[in-house]
Order: sequence, then structure tokens, then C-alpha cells
Amino acid sequence: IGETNYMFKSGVFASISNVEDLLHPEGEIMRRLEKYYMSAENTLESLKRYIEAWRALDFESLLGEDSLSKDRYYERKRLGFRMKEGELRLQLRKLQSKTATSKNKRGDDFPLANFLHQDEKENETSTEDIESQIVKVQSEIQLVQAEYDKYDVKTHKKTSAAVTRMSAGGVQHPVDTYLLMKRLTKEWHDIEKSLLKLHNDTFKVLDDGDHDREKYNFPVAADLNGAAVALIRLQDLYDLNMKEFGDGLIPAAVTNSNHDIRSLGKLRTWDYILLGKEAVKLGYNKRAIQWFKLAVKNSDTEELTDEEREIITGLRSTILKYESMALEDKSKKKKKKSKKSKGNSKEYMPTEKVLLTYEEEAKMQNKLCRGENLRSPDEESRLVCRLERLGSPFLLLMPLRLEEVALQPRIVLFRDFLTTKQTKFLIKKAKPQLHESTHGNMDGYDVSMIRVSMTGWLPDELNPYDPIHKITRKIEIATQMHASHSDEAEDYQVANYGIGGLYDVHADFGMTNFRGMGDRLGTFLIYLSDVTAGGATVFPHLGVRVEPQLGTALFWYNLYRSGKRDQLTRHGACPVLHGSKWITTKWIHYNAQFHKRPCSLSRDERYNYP
Ligand SMILES: O=C(O)CCC(=O)C(=O)O
Ligand SMILES: [Fe+2]
Repeated sequence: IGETNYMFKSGVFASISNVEDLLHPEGEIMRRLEKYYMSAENTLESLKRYIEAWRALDFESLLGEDSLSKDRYYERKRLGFRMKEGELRLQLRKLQSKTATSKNKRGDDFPLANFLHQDEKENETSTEDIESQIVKVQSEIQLVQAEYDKYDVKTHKKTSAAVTRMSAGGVQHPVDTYLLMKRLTKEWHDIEKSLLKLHNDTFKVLDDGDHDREKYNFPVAADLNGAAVALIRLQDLYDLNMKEFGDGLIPAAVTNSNHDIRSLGKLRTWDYILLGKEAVKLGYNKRAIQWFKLAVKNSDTEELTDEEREIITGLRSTILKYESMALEDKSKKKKKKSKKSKGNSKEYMPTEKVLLTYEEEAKMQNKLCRGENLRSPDEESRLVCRLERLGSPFLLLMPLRLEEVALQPRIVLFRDFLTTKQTKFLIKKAKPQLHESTHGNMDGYDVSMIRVSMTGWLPDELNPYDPIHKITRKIEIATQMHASHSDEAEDYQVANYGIGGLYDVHADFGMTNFRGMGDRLGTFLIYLSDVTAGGATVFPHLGVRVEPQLGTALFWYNLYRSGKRDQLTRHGACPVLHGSKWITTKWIHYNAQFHKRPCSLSRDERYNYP
């Protein structure tokens, strides 16, 4: 497998849609291999049938009369033989062209070849000769059959069935996505290797396979490692039971639907070893040991290759060593700790003056992603939801379903802001525009691990009948701000997060004077899909977690009324654990709202609307 194209940045699944694209070539190669196998099998079958027929052929009765002269007897016999021989020759040629090249390694002792090259003029062929040839041919057939069986096409079909089911329901599960990646990299590689060993250049399947690999941007070994990294991170962040996760269980508690989710496939010892290795590379040493332990435990229940058995033996002693070292470490630390004074752990309190450090922020993000509740009942009891008409005639018959999420700064949700049809429209329209997300940094824009998703931009058509503009109008009504023109708000950014897709904690402001529009005052984020597990939007400083829900809109102000940046609005997106997340965002800028949102003299006054 040539390391030519990198479809995924190693270490991440860039997007679920990419993974789905891979199902196509996977199915295509599978079909080709199967077709090939079937035709070879058919040739063998008809050959066998022919040989049986040949055997059943009663030469004596074919010749009929004993009174025939010796010459005539042989002439007739040859005739019968020739007739069948022509057919046999054809069949054998077909088979031969598939199983061996002209420079067959087995050379002269290949009975089919001998049989075929028999001098046609030779006329004294006895029935015994033919019988012995048939025996030879049969043993050759058995040999070829055994070789075909080695391709293990039938076992392969089973995995392929899982892949087909996956394509029907979309690749949703991290374990299945990983297994698909493994199939397209390691497993195909193994099959190709064994095919090449057997048949040099005769397997057309392989050439086409290479061609497809380029055409479809097949993943390479590094991508499999990337998929492994995603599994390690997800297990770690969502604190999943390793064995259960490896078997494909995502428990109801961490889903957004309160149902257990199961994968189609399961991890095996080989995978646990890989996860351990990748965890070491990530510096997740404790997790690495846990994965390795699982590999060792799992190895008892599985048939291993020699290589795997050797690795497991090595792992057993590594684990023992590590654990005795860790034990020593612990007792040392304990002694040190006991000297220190206790009660130094600070409890989190969202105040304006003490901002969280980056480290604390990330910790809070993780807690919120796991679904921990970080606000007091008292705080939550102050939040209300209501039907909101905002004095707008447009909302008279169908008011907005407003739900407060936080008060200072104000964050609100609008439930059912878009219809399913509208969300589908946006996704469809944005799909061709998607590319790997970038995020701003000191030197400009970068593709990175901070923001793992695909994004694209959709402009507003400014035509009252345009479906996108209708959405903008609704946003303008809900926020009572200007958002139609290019000097009022940005285009729609559509983002798709695949499994493991995330956005680390960040602020949306900082576009100091984007196109003379001022900074990003408001973020209007609409969830275009449900996400089965993970993918929440979280505000670590506020202890807020919002679960994605198709059609729901999330709105907040990034700035104070004075234009000052509000650090408490820093937020992030939790990694998608199962499914695929789609959002669209419209950033509404500051300058154009000077009438609608007059600034205040106090630097620290926040907006309180709607
Ligand atoms: O995906 C999310 O939930 C948040 C996205 C976000 O913060 C952004 O695009 O700026
Ligand atoms: Fe953001």
C-alpha cells in the first residue's frame, strides 16, 4: 500500500462523510473479488462435471460393432476423444489462464500443461492413459481449490455484510468506524499480500484495487492509527468502561437519547494492542496499561497468530514491571503529601473576577461533556422558558419557544427554530462546499486538532423568496438585530463534526474589525441534526451544557454593551461519540446594530434581550 494520499489528518476522523465515502470502493472491490472467485469456481465445477462425463463415456458401446477393423476402431475412438478433448482443452485453458502465468513456477510437472501440449498427431491413446491423465487433472484441481480457499473470501463476506449494513445506516459508531478503517488498511493489505504471493500478476483484481485506492483516496496506515487515537480519547473523555466500549456498548447515561447504543463489530486482541501502543504515543500512560491489560485478558478467549502471541507474552512482563514501579511511586507521593496541609482544593465558582485558567477551563469542559451538573438548583431555578412574540406581527400566530440557558451573560435557546426540511436544505446545499476546518491563530489560519470538523460557507441571497434569506429574516426577528447584509453579519458557516469531532474551548470574538463591521456581537448557532451521543456545546465558565437538537437555535452575546469582550462566553464543542453533528452559525456584528443595540456608558453592562 503506497503512502500517497492522506485523506484524514492522522489522529482524527476529519468527518464522518469521508468515512461513508469509503464504503463505496470497499463494496466495489468486494464485488470484484467475489465475481472473480465465482467464475473460477464455475470453471472448476464444469471441469469436474466434464471429467465425470468423460469417465461415464462407454467407449465399447460408442464403437458398437466388434467387427470393425482395428484401424476403424481407433479412428472412431479418436473421434470421440477429439470431440471431448476440444471441450476439455477450452476449459483447462480458462482455468490455467486464471491460476498460472505462462512462466508457471511449477513448470513441467504441471499436469494440465502436459496434457494440453500433448502431440495431436499421436494416435495411440489408450483409455488407461486418459484415465491417468484425469487423475492427474483432478489432483491439480484439488490443489487449485485449496489455494482459492486460502483467500478466505467466505469469511471476508461476513465482514462485508457488516459494512453493508453500516452503509445503510451511516457509519455512526466509533468502534465500527475504526473497524472499517482497519478493513480498508490492514486487512486489505494482508489479503493483497497473500494474493500476490500466490499469483504474481494474474490477479486483475489487484490492479483495479490500486486504481480505486487513488481514485477514492483510500486511507493509509496512519489513518488507522488516527482512528485508534479517536477511540482512546473518546473512552478517556467520556470515562467509558474499556471492555464494554471495545465490545461496542455506549451506555444510555452518556447518550443524548437515554438508550444504550451498540456497534456492529467488536474489537479484538490485536486492536487492544494497537490502542495501547497509540496511548503510549499520546502520553496517556495509565490508559495505555489499561488497554494492554485488556489485550492480555482478551487473548485467552481468542485464537492468536504467532506474532500476536509473542506480543502478549512481552506485554505480560511489561505490565508487571510498570505496576510495581507505579506502586513504589505511589508510596513516595503519599509520604510527601502527608506533610502538606490539606484542604487546598478550590471549588469552582463562576465569578467575573476570577477567570479559570486554561487548564481549569479544559477540565470543566470535560466534566460538562460527561454530563456532570455544575450549577446549583438555586441558580437553575431562576431560568425560565416562555412563548415569545417580541411584539412582532410575524410571531403572532407562531411565537418563538424561548428557553433561558444562562442570565449573565445571557444565553437563550429557541426550540424548533427551523423545520427538518430547512435543516436538510442547508446541509445539502453546504455539502459540496465542505473542507477541513481551520481556526484562527497568531499567523493566520491552521488546520489542527483544536477544531476537528468540516466547514463551508453559504451566502445569503437577499431575495425574499430564497430559502436561506427566509432563515435570515427569522434570525433578525428573533434577535431584533440586522443580519441580512454583508456589512451586518457573516455568511452562514456550516460545520459537520464526525466521530471524535470537537472544538476546544475558544471565544468567538476577536475579529477586531472584520470588514469594518466591528467585532462579533452575537452568535446565532442552529443545530441542523440530532447527535446520538456527545457533541454538546459547553460554556465552562458558566457551567452550561447544551445538547444538540435538530432545529434548535442557540444565541448569545459575545460582547458587553460597551463593546468589551465577555470572557465568560468562552465555549467549546464536545467530541461526537456516536453519530454526526451538523450546525450552522451566523455571526452578527457590532457596528450595524448601533440603533438596535445602543451601547452604554458602563463598561460592564450586559445585554438582556430577548
Ligand atoms: O459546535 C458547537 O457546538 C460550537 C461551535 C462553535 O463554537 C463555533 O463554530 O464557533
Ligand atoms: Fe464558537
